[in-house]
Amino acid sequence: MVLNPVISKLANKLVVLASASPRRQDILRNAGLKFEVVPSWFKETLDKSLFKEPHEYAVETAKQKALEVARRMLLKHLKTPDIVIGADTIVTVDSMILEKPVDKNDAYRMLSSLSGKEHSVYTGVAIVLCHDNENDEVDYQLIDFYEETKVKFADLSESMLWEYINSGEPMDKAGGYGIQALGGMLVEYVHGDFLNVVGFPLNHFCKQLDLIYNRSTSSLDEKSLSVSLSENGTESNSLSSSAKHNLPNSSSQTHHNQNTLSASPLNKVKRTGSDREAGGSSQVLVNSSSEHKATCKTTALPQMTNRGQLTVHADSGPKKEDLQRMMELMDGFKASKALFTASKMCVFDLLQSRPGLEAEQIAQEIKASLKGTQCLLEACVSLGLLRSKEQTSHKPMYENTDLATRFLLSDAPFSLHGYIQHCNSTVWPLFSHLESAVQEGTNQHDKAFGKKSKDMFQDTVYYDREVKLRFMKAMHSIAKVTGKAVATAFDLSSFKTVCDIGGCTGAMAYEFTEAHPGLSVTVFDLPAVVDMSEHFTPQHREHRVSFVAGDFFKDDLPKADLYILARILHDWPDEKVDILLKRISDACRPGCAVLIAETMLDGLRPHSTLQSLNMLAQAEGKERTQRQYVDMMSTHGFGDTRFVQTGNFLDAFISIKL
Ligand SMILES: Cc1cn([C@@H]2O[C@H](COP(=O)(O)OP(=O)(O)OP(=O)(O)O)[C@@H](O)[C@H]2O)c(=O)[nH]c1=O
Repeated sequence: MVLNPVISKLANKLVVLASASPRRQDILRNAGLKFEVVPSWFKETLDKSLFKEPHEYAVETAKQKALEVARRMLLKHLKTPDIVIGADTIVTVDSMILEKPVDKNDAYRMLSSLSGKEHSVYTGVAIVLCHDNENDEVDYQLIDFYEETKVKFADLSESMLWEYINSGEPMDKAGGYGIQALGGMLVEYVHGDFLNVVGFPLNHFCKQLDLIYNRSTSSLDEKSLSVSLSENGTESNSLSSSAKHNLPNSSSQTHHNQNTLSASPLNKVKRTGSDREAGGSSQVLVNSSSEHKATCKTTALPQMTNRGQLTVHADSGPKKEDLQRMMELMDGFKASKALFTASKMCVFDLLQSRPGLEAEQIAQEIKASLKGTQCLLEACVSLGLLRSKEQTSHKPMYENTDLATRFLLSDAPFSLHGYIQHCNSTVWPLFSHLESAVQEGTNQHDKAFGKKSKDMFQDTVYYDREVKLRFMKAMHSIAKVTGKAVATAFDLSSFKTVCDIGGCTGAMAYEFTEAHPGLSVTVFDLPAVVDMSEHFTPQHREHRVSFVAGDFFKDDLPKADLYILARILHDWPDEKVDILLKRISDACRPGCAVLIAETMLDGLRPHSTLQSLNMLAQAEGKERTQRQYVDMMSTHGFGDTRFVQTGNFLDAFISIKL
């Protein structure tokens, strides 16, 4: 049922929500809107001091989120959405802008600053309308607005604050609270639109749609202003101004803006560097038609033809940024192999214990040629893994960068050493047969290692102690790096017993028990794995983790309230995923849940798409989209699904047995 007739205007359009926020998705889905979710990669790092008012910051961030997705869809997906919606929610108190807390202490800082006070919640919304123009290009119109809601918190005691923080709820929410859930208990009153606090001002949005689609169609048909994003003519991007609508008088809490990123001829755009990054940033001096002027980052939208081709001017040669991007892509495998080699030869461990060694000394220690070592060290410096310092002797000495110290030492808490060794010894040979993998649609263990993979893990990994240990170390390192983000993605306070299916060394399980004092976790994995799990038991941790050996396709699953499937489903084809989910569903009572941690294919981020190729070459599965997981889960009686893009390697997704 569609209550609001404007929502139905979008029924046959490709509507894209540029947001990973599950609350925004719920609000719009509940309103009857059909849309695709393409989370924005825009990093929320605009300089707040450049904005006179906090809502200007929220609106600008919303615009950048939406524009980044519009641009990416044209470039990568080669499809033109009709409308892209971006939003950004902030909380303001005592002239501070509060976004999502980075950790528990940050959440404490935020919540204690809100205690006993009234604060404002602003959600900035940007609507990007995409139109094909008569020159076979895409024009954009940008409409933005914001909504303010005032919220007053009760006085919060220390114990209440910490209990709330430890529930995990604050972590992905602006201001560190969720008014729609436990956070509602902290609230004395709300003045204004409640959904605006939750993350999306639905009422104001519908009013805007009404203006766009019902009242001002003629003004939208006005010829759009286009602006060249480069003054030297090397690139002509089309960014049209939005048409002028006659909007009703705003209430004190409801505000709209048009053309804040107007394409007025006064816009000055200077390209600065490559547009390869998510933001594809160009410096834009925004000459706004509304209250503020600000220098901010925006995305240069490419001019596309309807066939998805970039328009290239006849007289312009290849652009420097494009060539650089191509070079980076072609060199990608060399960079990976340089990293794998330096890691395998223990260069980073060596330089950690003896920083400042010269190439000759390093060559001796790693038992390698001087020439080869010099080349490898220089490559590592250029890749940001090592730093070199000139000495008076002109012989450089080397030390680890912070990146190497954090991730490349074999004993660092977030060491990726184990995973890198697996990439080097297993993934690399498999990828050298990628062409066959693509042609045949199957893994390449046979060609790469002479191993038939009838019983996949047994035949390709667990047949040999050394290979098994390497694989377990790889899984262990990834689980340690991703575990906390997955464990704290959702409020798990209603669960007591967890079963981590295929939980390998227990690294993820330990993160769950650490983050949730009330949980105990059973790791369920093959006997060959459980046999060796004690090698990975962490010291100095309270252990509420136990191990049960079994095959999750055959044996009884341990009873639990919550089942974790972290990097499991991507190993298997749909038929096998179906068997496993049916077995889990049979073991679940209503109210039990499944937490899936995978990299979701939505937004076609390179990490996810390449990981999908990896699954093709290495296993029997693939990565999947949120929608595919939602559909699979609902087939097995699960619903009320929430999704969190953790910003880590894995996204998380929880579904409740109905
Ligand atoms: C105050 C409040 C906020 N939120 C959530 O806080 C996030 C804000 O962050 P954002 O940067 O605007 O969005 P995001 O989650 O990072 O998603 P994206 O749009 O992809 O940037 C959004 O989720 C909102 O629902 C609640 O769920 N309840 C509340 O009471």
